[in-house]
Amino acid sequence: MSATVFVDGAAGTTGLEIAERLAGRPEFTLVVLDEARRKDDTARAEALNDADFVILCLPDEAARDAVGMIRNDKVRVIDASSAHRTAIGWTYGLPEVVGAEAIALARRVSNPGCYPTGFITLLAPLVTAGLLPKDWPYVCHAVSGYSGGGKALIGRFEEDQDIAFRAYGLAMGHKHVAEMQRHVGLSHQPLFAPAVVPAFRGMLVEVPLHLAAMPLAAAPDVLLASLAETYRGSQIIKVREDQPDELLLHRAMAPTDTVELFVFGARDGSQARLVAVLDNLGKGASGAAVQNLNIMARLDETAGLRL
Ligand SMILES: NC(=O)C1=CN([C@@H]2O[C@H](COP(=O)(O)OP(=O)(O)OC[C@H]3O[C@@H](n4cnc5c(N)ncnc54)[C@H](OP(=O)(O)O)[C@@H]3O)[C@@H](O)[C@H]2O)C=CC1
Ligand SMILES: CC(=O)N[C@@H](CCC(=O)OP(=O)(O)O)C(=O)O
Repeated sequence: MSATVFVDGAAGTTGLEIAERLAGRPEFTLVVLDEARRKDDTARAEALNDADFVILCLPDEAARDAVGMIRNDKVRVIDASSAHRTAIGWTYGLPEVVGAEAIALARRVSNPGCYPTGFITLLAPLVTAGLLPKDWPYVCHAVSGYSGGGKALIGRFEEDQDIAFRAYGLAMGHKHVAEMQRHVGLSHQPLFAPAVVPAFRGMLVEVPLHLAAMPLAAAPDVLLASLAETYRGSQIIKVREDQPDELLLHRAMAPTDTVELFVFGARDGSQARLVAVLDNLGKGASGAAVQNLNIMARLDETAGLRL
Protein backbone atom coordinates (compact mmCIF):
# COMPACT_ATOMS: atom_id res chain seq x y z
CA MET A 1 0.00 0.00 0.00
CA SER A 2 1.37 3.41 -0.88
CA ALA A 3 1.89 6.09 1.79
CA THR A 4 0.07 9.40 1.39
CA VAL A 5 2.24 12.51 1.22
CA PHE A 6 0.62 15.92 1.63
CA VAL A 7 2.75 18.77 0.30
CA ASP A 8 1.58 22.00 1.97
CA GLY A 9 2.79 24.88 -0.20
CA ALA A 10 2.82 22.75 -3.36
CA ALA A 11 2.30 25.80 -5.59
CA GLY A 12 5.61 27.30 -4.45
CA THR A 13 9.12 26.84 -5.84
CA THR A 14 10.21 24.06 -3.46
CA GLY A 15 6.82 22.34 -3.38
CA LEU A 16 6.57 22.13 -7.16
CA GLU A 17 9.97 20.46 -7.39
CA ILE A 18 9.08 17.94 -4.68
CA ALA A 19 5.90 17.06 -6.58
CA GLU A 20 7.99 16.58 -9.75
CA ARG A 21 10.39 14.25 -7.94
CA LEU A 22 7.52 12.21 -6.45
CA ALA A 23 5.49 11.97 -9.67
CA GLY A 24 5.25 8.41 -10.91
CA ARG A 25 6.54 6.89 -7.64
CA PRO A 26 4.17 4.01 -6.80
CA GLU A 27 5.32 3.97 -3.14
CA PHE A 28 3.64 7.35 -2.54
CA THR A 29 0.26 8.93 -3.22
CA LEU A 30 0.77 12.66 -3.55
CA VAL A 31 -1.89 14.93 -2.03
CA VAL A 32 -2.01 18.61 -3.01
CA LEU A 33 -4.84 21.08 -2.54
CA ASP A 34 -6.26 22.82 -5.57
CA GLU A 35 -5.88 26.57 -6.14
CA ALA A 36 -9.19 27.40 -4.43
CA ARG A 37 -8.37 25.46 -1.23
CA ARG A 38 -4.59 25.62 -0.87
CA LYS A 39 -4.75 28.43 1.70
CA ASP A 40 -8.03 27.32 3.30
CA ASP A 41 -7.17 26.32 6.87
CA THR A 42 -10.03 23.85 7.17
CA ALA A 43 -8.91 21.97 4.04
CA ARG A 44 -5.27 22.18 5.13
CA ALA A 45 -6.00 20.91 8.66
CA GLU A 46 -7.84 17.93 7.19
CA ALA A 47 -5.02 17.11 4.78
CA LEU A 48 -2.37 17.68 7.48
CA ASN A 49 -4.06 15.14 9.78
CA ASP A 50 -5.00 12.56 7.14
CA ALA A 51 -1.58 12.05 5.54
CA ASP A 52 1.11 9.58 6.51
CA PHE A 53 3.74 12.18 5.66
CA VAL A 54 3.48 15.95 5.44
CA ILE A 55 6.09 18.09 3.68
CA LEU A 56 5.88 21.78 4.57
CA CYS A 57 7.06 24.13 1.80
CA LEU A 58 5.87 27.31 3.45
CA PRO A 59 7.24 30.51 4.95
CA ASP A 60 8.40 29.98 8.56
CA GLU A 61 5.31 31.35 10.28
CA ALA A 62 2.93 29.31 8.13
CA ALA A 63 5.07 26.23 8.79
CA ARG A 64 4.80 26.77 12.56
CA ASP A 65 1.03 27.18 12.19
CA ALA A 66 0.79 24.01 10.11
CA VAL A 67 2.62 21.97 12.76
CA GLY A 68 0.20 23.40 15.34
CA MET A 69 -2.75 22.12 13.30
CA ILE A 70 -1.56 18.51 13.48
CA ARG A 71 -3.51 16.57 16.10
CA ASN A 72 -2.83 13.06 14.80
CA ASP A 73 0.35 11.75 16.42
CA LYS A 74 0.96 9.27 13.59
CA VAL A 75 1.61 12.01 11.04
CA ARG A 76 5.31 12.44 10.23
CA VAL A 77 6.54 15.85 9.14
CA ILE A 78 9.38 17.15 6.99
CA ASP A 79 9.64 20.94 7.26
CA ALA A 80 11.54 22.66 4.42
CA SER A 81 11.38 26.05 6.17
CA SER A 82 13.87 27.40 8.68
CA ALA A 83 11.29 27.35 11.51
CA HIS A 84 12.53 24.21 13.31
CA ARG A 85 16.20 23.74 12.41
CA THR A 86 17.46 24.19 15.95
CA ALA A 87 14.18 23.38 17.71
CA ILE A 88 13.88 20.79 20.47
CA GLY A 89 12.12 17.63 19.35
CA TRP A 90 13.18 18.01 15.71
CA THR A 91 15.80 15.93 13.92
CA TYR A 92 18.08 17.85 11.57
CA GLY A 93 17.53 16.32 8.14
CA LEU A 94 21.11 15.98 6.97
CA PRO A 95 21.59 12.19 7.00
CA GLU A 96 25.23 12.38 5.94
CA VAL A 97 25.99 14.21 9.19
CA VAL A 98 23.35 13.09 11.73
CA GLY A 99 23.07 9.51 10.41
CA ALA A 100 20.20 8.07 8.37
CA GLU A 101 18.85 6.02 11.28
CA ALA A 102 18.08 9.14 13.33
CA ILE A 103 15.95 10.38 10.43
CA ALA A 104 14.34 6.98 9.83
CA LEU A 105 13.10 6.98 13.42
CA ALA A 106 12.00 10.64 13.59
CA ARG A 107 8.46 12.04 13.48
CA ARG A 108 9.65 15.61 12.97
CA VAL A 109 12.46 16.30 10.52
CA SER A 110 13.71 19.76 9.65
CA ASN A 111 15.29 20.03 6.21
CA PRO A 112 18.56 21.97 6.28
CA GLY A 113 18.86 25.38 4.67
CA CYS A 114 20.52 25.46 1.26
CA TYR A 115 23.61 27.42 2.35
CA PRO A 116 24.02 25.41 5.59
CA THR A 117 23.96 22.20 3.53
CA GLY A 118 27.21 23.32 1.88
CA PHE A 119 28.75 24.80 5.02
CA ILE A 120 27.94 21.84 7.28
CA THR A 121 28.88 19.07 4.83
CA LEU A 122 32.26 20.78 4.41
CA LEU A 123 33.04 21.62 8.01
CA ALA A 124 31.21 19.20 10.33
CA PRO A 125 33.33 16.11 9.59
CA LEU A 126 36.58 18.08 9.78
CA VAL A 127 35.72 19.72 13.09
CA THR A 128 34.41 16.44 14.52
CA ALA A 129 37.65 14.70 13.49
CA GLY A 130 39.69 17.41 15.25
CA LEU A 131 41.33 18.49 11.96
CA LEU A 132 39.96 22.02 12.34
CA PRO A 133 39.22 23.84 15.58
CA LYS A 134 35.66 24.27 16.80
CA ASP A 135 36.46 27.53 18.58
CA TRP A 136 37.51 29.46 15.46
CA PRO A 137 35.57 32.42 14.01
CA TYR A 138 34.81 30.90 10.60
CA VAL A 139 33.69 32.94 7.60
CA CYS A 140 31.35 31.69 4.88
CA HIS A 141 30.95 33.41 1.51
CA ALA A 142 28.23 32.15 -0.79
CA VAL A 143 26.41 32.93 -4.01
CA SER A 144 23.01 31.54 -4.88
CA GLY A 145 20.71 31.51 -7.88
CA TYR A 146 17.66 33.69 -7.35
CA SER A 147 15.18 30.80 -6.96
CA GLY A 148 16.73 30.50 -3.47
CA GLY A 149 14.51 33.38 -2.45
CA GLY A 150 11.28 31.70 -3.64
CA LYS A 151 8.57 33.32 -5.74
CA ALA A 152 9.26 36.84 -4.47
CA LEU A 153 12.96 36.90 -5.45
CA ILE A 154 12.26 35.08 -8.73
CA GLY A 155 9.76 37.83 -9.56
CA ARG A 156 12.26 40.54 -8.67
CA PHE A 157 15.13 39.12 -10.74
CA GLU A 158 12.89 38.34 -13.70
CA GLU A 159 11.45 41.87 -13.70
CA ASP A 160 14.78 43.63 -13.22
CA GLN A 161 17.21 42.04 -15.68
CA ASP A 162 19.77 44.71 -14.85
CA ILE A 163 20.80 43.22 -11.48
CA ALA A 164 24.26 41.63 -11.91
CA PHE A 165 25.03 40.78 -8.28
CA ARG A 166 23.15 41.25 -5.03
CA ALA A 167 25.07 41.15 -1.75
CA TYR A 168 22.69 40.85 1.20
CA GLY A 169 22.53 39.77 4.82
CA LEU A 170 24.65 42.87 5.38
CA ALA A 171 23.22 43.49 8.85
CA MET A 172 24.49 40.01 9.84
CA GLY A 173 22.14 37.74 11.76
CA HIS A 174 20.99 35.81 8.65
CA LYS A 175 18.50 33.15 9.69
CA HIS A 176 20.88 30.34 8.66
CA VAL A 177 23.66 31.29 11.07
CA ALA A 178 22.16 29.47 14.07
CA GLU A 179 21.89 26.11 12.30
CA MET A 180 25.37 26.53 10.79
CA GLN A 181 26.84 27.03 14.26
CA ARG A 182 24.74 24.33 15.94
CA HIS A 183 25.19 21.52 13.46
CA VAL A 184 28.95 21.95 13.05
CA GLY A 185 29.28 22.37 16.83
CA LEU A 186 31.09 25.72 16.72
CA SER A 187 31.78 27.95 19.70
CA HIS A 188 31.30 31.15 17.66
CA GLN A 189 28.68 32.18 15.13
CA PRO A 190 30.18 32.05 11.64
CA LEU A 191 30.31 35.34 9.77
CA PHE A 192 28.04 34.65 6.80
CA ALA A 193 28.25 36.74 3.61
CA PRO A 194 25.63 35.59 1.06
CA ALA A 195 24.90 36.99 -2.39
CA VAL A 196 22.55 36.31 -5.29
CA VAL A 197 23.49 36.19 -8.99
CA PRO A 198 21.17 36.33 -12.01
CA ALA A 199 20.99 32.57 -12.54
CA PHE A 200 17.81 30.67 -11.70
CA ARG A 201 19.34 27.90 -9.58
CA GLY A 202 22.68 26.66 -8.28
CA MET A 203 24.98 27.84 -5.54
CA LEU A 204 28.56 27.96 -4.42
CA VAL A 205 29.35 28.01 -0.69
CA GLU A 206 32.90 28.76 0.38
CA VAL A 207 34.79 28.60 3.69
CA PRO A 208 38.19 30.33 3.31
CA LEU A 209 40.76 29.21 5.87
CA HIS A 210 43.99 30.86 7.08
CA LEU A 211 45.42 27.50 8.15
CA ALA A 212 48.75 28.94 9.25
CA ALA A 213 47.01 31.25 11.73
CA MET A 214 44.78 28.55 13.20
CA PRO A 215 45.57 26.35 16.18
CA LEU A 216 45.71 22.64 15.27
CA ALA A 217 44.68 22.96 11.61
CA ALA A 218 45.53 20.03 9.34
CA ALA A 219 47.14 20.46 5.91
CA PRO A 220 44.89 20.83 2.85
CA ASP A 221 45.63 17.31 1.56
CA VAL A 222 44.68 15.88 4.97
CA LEU A 223 41.40 17.84 4.94
CA LEU A 224 40.64 16.52 1.46
CA ALA A 225 41.46 12.93 2.40
CA SER A 226 39.21 13.16 5.44
CA LEU A 227 36.26 14.47 3.41
CA ALA A 228 36.82 11.78 0.77
CA GLU A 229 36.77 9.11 3.48
CA THR A 230 33.67 10.59 5.17
CA TYR A 231 31.60 10.61 1.99
CA ARG A 232 33.05 7.49 0.37
CA GLY A 233 30.13 5.57 -1.12
CA SER A 234 27.72 8.51 -1.05
CA GLN A 235 25.88 8.94 -4.33
CA ILE A 236 24.82 12.44 -3.30
CA ILE A 237 27.93 14.06 -1.81
CA LYS A 238 30.87 13.76 -4.15
CA VAL A 239 34.33 14.85 -3.05
CA ARG A 240 36.33 16.12 -6.00
CA GLU A 241 40.01 15.32 -5.76
CA ASP A 242 41.01 17.72 -8.56
CA GLN A 243 41.59 21.47 -8.21
CA PRO A 244 40.12 23.14 -11.31
CA ASP A 245 41.25 26.68 -12.18
CA GLU A 246 37.75 28.04 -11.85
CA LEU A 247 34.28 27.04 -10.69
CA LEU A 248 31.36 28.29 -12.74
CA LEU A 249 27.66 28.63 -12.08
CA HIS A 250 25.58 28.61 -15.26
CA ARG A 251 22.41 30.58 -15.87
CA ALA A 252 20.70 27.46 -17.17
CA MET A 253 21.98 24.87 -14.74
CA ALA A 254 20.23 21.51 -14.99
CA PRO A 255 18.58 20.42 -11.72
CA THR A 256 20.72 18.11 -9.61
CA ASP A 257 20.47 16.59 -6.15
CA THR A 258 24.21 16.13 -5.77
CA VAL A 259 26.73 18.24 -3.83
CA GLU A 260 30.33 18.55 -5.01
CA LEU A 261 32.97 19.35 -2.38
CA PHE A 262 36.40 20.81 -3.19
CA VAL A 263 39.48 21.61 -1.12
CA PHE A 264 41.79 24.16 -2.77
CA GLY A 265 45.13 24.38 -0.97
CA ALA A 266 47.95 26.91 -1.24
CA ARG A 267 51.23 25.34 -2.37
CA ASP A 268 52.85 26.02 1.03
CA GLY A 269 49.79 24.73 2.91
CA SER A 270 49.22 28.04 4.68
CA GLN A 271 45.73 28.65 3.27
CA ALA A 272 42.81 26.63 1.95
CA ARG A 273 39.42 27.31 0.38
CA LEU A 274 36.73 24.72 1.10
CA VAL A 275 33.99 24.97 -1.52
CA ALA A 276 30.64 23.23 -1.97
CA VAL A 277 28.75 23.44 -5.27
CA LEU A 278 25.10 22.42 -5.15
CA ASP A 279 21.62 23.17 -6.40
CA ASN A 280 19.61 25.23 -3.90
CA LEU A 281 16.47 23.51 -5.14
CA GLY A 282 18.13 20.06 -5.12
CA LYS A 283 20.03 18.91 -2.02
CA GLY A 284 19.43 22.49 -0.80
CA ALA A 285 15.65 21.94 -0.58
CA SER A 286 13.47 19.58 -2.64
CA GLY A 287 16.01 16.82 -3.23
CA ALA A 288 16.82 16.78 0.50
CA ALA A 289 13.12 16.54 1.37
CA VAL A 290 12.65 13.56 -0.96
CA GLN A 291 15.83 11.91 0.36
CA ASN A 292 14.52 12.32 3.93
CA LEU A 293 11.10 11.01 2.91
CA ASN A 294 12.75 7.93 1.37
CA ILE A 295 14.73 7.34 4.56
CA MET A 296 11.68 7.80 6.80
CA ALA A 297 9.73 5.34 4.64
CA ARG A 298 12.75 2.97 4.72
CA LEU A 299 13.16 3.01 0.95
CA ASP A 300 16.31 3.49 -1.14
CA GLU A 301 17.37 6.99 -0.07
CA THR A 302 18.23 8.03 -3.62
CA ALA A 303 14.95 6.94 -5.24
CA GLY A 304 13.51 9.71 -7.40
CA LEU A 305 16.59 11.89 -7.04
CA ARG A 306 18.51 13.53 -9.88
CA LEU A 307 22.03 12.20 -9.51
N1 LIG B 1 13.80 28.19 -2.67
C1 LIG B 1 14.83 27.55 -2.10
O1 LIG B 1 15.90 27.36 -2.72
C2 LIG B 1 14.71 27.05 -0.71
C3 LIG B 1 13.59 27.25 0.06
N2 LIG B 1 13.53 26.77 1.34
C4 LIG B 1 12.38 27.05 2.20
O2 LIG B 1 11.23 26.37 1.73
C5 LIG B 1 10.07 27.11 2.07
C6 LIG B 1 9.32 27.39 0.78
O3 LIG B 1 10.17 28.20 -0.03
P1 LIG B 1 9.91 28.48 -1.56
O4 LIG B 1 9.23 27.34 -2.19
O5 LIG B 1 11.18 28.98 -2.09
O6 LIG B 1 8.90 29.71 -1.41
P2 LIG B 1 7.78 30.20 -2.42
O7 LIG B 1 7.47 31.61 -2.04
O8 LIG B 1 8.18 29.92 -3.81
O9 LIG B 1 6.54 29.28 -2.05
C7 LIG B 1 5.89 29.30 -0.82
C8 LIG B 1 4.47 28.83 -1.04
O10 LIG B 1 3.78 28.83 0.20
C9 LIG B 1 2.48 29.38 -0.03
N3 LIG B 1 1.94 29.86 1.23
C10 LIG B 1 2.31 30.96 1.94
N4 LIG B 1 1.57 31.06 3.06
C11 LIG B 1 0.72 30.01 3.05
C12 LIG B 1 -0.31 29.56 3.94
N5 LIG B 1 -0.58 30.21 5.07
N6 LIG B 1 -0.99 28.43 3.61
C13 LIG B 1 -0.71 27.75 2.49
N7 LIG B 1 0.23 28.13 1.60
C14 LIG B 1 0.95 29.25 1.90
C15 LIG B 1 2.74 30.48 -1.04
O11 LIG B 1 1.54 30.88 -1.65
P3 LIG B 1 1.50 31.94 -2.87
O12 LIG B 1 1.88 31.14 -4.08
O13 LIG B 1 0.10 32.39 -2.89
O14 LIG B 1 2.51 32.99 -2.53
C16 LIG B 1 3.69 29.77 -2.00
O15 LIG B 1 3.03 29.01 -2.97
C17 LIG B 1 10.53 28.40 2.73
O16 LIG B 1 10.46 28.29 4.11
C18 LIG B 1 11.98 28.52 2.26
O17 LIG B 1 12.74 29.28 3.14
C19 LIG B 1 14.54 26.04 1.87
C20 LIG B 1 15.68 25.79 1.15
C21 LIG B 1 15.87 26.34 -0.18
C1 LIG C 1 18.84 33.52 -2.24
C2 LIG C 1 18.02 33.58 -0.97
O1 LIG C 1 17.34 34.54 -0.71
N1 LIG C 1 18.09 32.53 -0.19
C3 LIG C 1 17.36 32.43 1.04
C4 LIG C 1 17.60 31.12 1.68
C5 LIG C 1 17.00 29.98 0.95
C6 LIG C 1 16.85 28.80 1.83
O2 LIG C 1 17.72 28.01 2.09
O3 LIG C 1 15.72 28.75 2.45
P1 LIG C 1 15.60 28.63 4.00
O4 LIG C 1 15.82 29.99 4.51
O5 LIG C 1 14.30 28.05 4.30
O6 LIG C 1 16.68 27.73 4.40
C7 LIG C 1 17.78 33.51 2.03
O7 LIG C 1 18.93 33.89 2.06
O8 LIG C 1 16.94 33.85 2.86
